[in-house]
Amino acid sequence: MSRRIGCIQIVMGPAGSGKTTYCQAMQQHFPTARIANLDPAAEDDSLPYEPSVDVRELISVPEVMEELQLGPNGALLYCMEYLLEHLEDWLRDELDALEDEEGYLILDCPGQIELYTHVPIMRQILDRMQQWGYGPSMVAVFCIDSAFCIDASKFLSGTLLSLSAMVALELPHVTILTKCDLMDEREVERILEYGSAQAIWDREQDRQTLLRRTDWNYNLDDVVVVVDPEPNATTVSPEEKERIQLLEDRRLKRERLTQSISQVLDDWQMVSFVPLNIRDEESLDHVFSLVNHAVQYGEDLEVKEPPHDFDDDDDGPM
Ligand SMILES: Nc1nc2c(ncn2[C@@H]2O[C@H](COP(=O)(O)OP(=O)(O)OP(=O)(O)O)[C@@H](O)[C@H]2O)c(=O)[nH]1
Repeated sequence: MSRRIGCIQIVMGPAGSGKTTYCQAMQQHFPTARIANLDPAAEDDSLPYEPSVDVRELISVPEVMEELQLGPNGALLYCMEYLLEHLEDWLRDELDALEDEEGYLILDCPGQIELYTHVPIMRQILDRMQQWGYGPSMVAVFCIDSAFCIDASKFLSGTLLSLSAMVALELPHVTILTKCDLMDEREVERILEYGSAQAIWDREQDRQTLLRRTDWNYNLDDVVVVVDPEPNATTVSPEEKERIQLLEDRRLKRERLTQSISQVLDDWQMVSFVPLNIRDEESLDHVFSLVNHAVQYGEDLEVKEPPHDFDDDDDGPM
């Protein structure tokens, strides 16, 4: 089946995770690629690339904030809903103008995670693009800042973020560990060694970090034991005993929950991280090949060996 556009990367990820920088780096690596900016909040001078499609020509956050007296989040939601209302008479025309079955398009999307989860606006936009016939070319690229994964608890939450977008969008999905040029190579290797959530759980030190980090309300060390004033009769008041028991029950529940999440992530093998160092051509090429491979873009493109030794768990989009 012929494609309307050869490959469409949908670049997502939390605010500041490096989406825009990734889009620019991809375009530099593959100069015929065009970029569409779908972030109405992008500031005028903040885009390091020349967009071929720019949602800000339709509507932008600063103008909505000024005209409707909304805050930045409300204005962004308003803009995205406005975009939804104008998919047929704006986005469709813009994409049709780029139509080229060999062509390459990168969508730079907003970072607010709620647009992918409980206000599923991105899902609606992408569904419509599928109806227009772009489905076979679409691959989700989820960017996570490598500094966001440097310890076990962050690794787990980064994995869950990527997973929630994957489940919400139901597209071929590649998770990129961005800003690896800012990390010591050993640190990147350590993140990739985590590879499996269960492996983290199995390592005593990481398990302790996880449990401590999820201990959001209280700390067992803070529990005060009441000492009976009567000599030689150290007791805990019934209220304190009840409280300590409650804390212990919660701790055990939390421990079981964290372990179950780790187990599910591993059993399903849904998320694996691909490191990207934008200053390294080989690294860019590796990511480019993997993303293309997810939608079989370029028949003669082969997935290349990654430039470093940390390839055990990053060898395929899910
Ligand atoms: N050294 C380095 N800096 C990066 C990299 N990626 C992003 N940055 C920096 O991180 C900051 C945020 O990057 P952006 O590309 O704007 O991130 P974003 O996800 O598009 O941000 P939002 O549009 O606000 O959601 C900028 O200061 C970038 O210069 C990278 O790979 N290496």
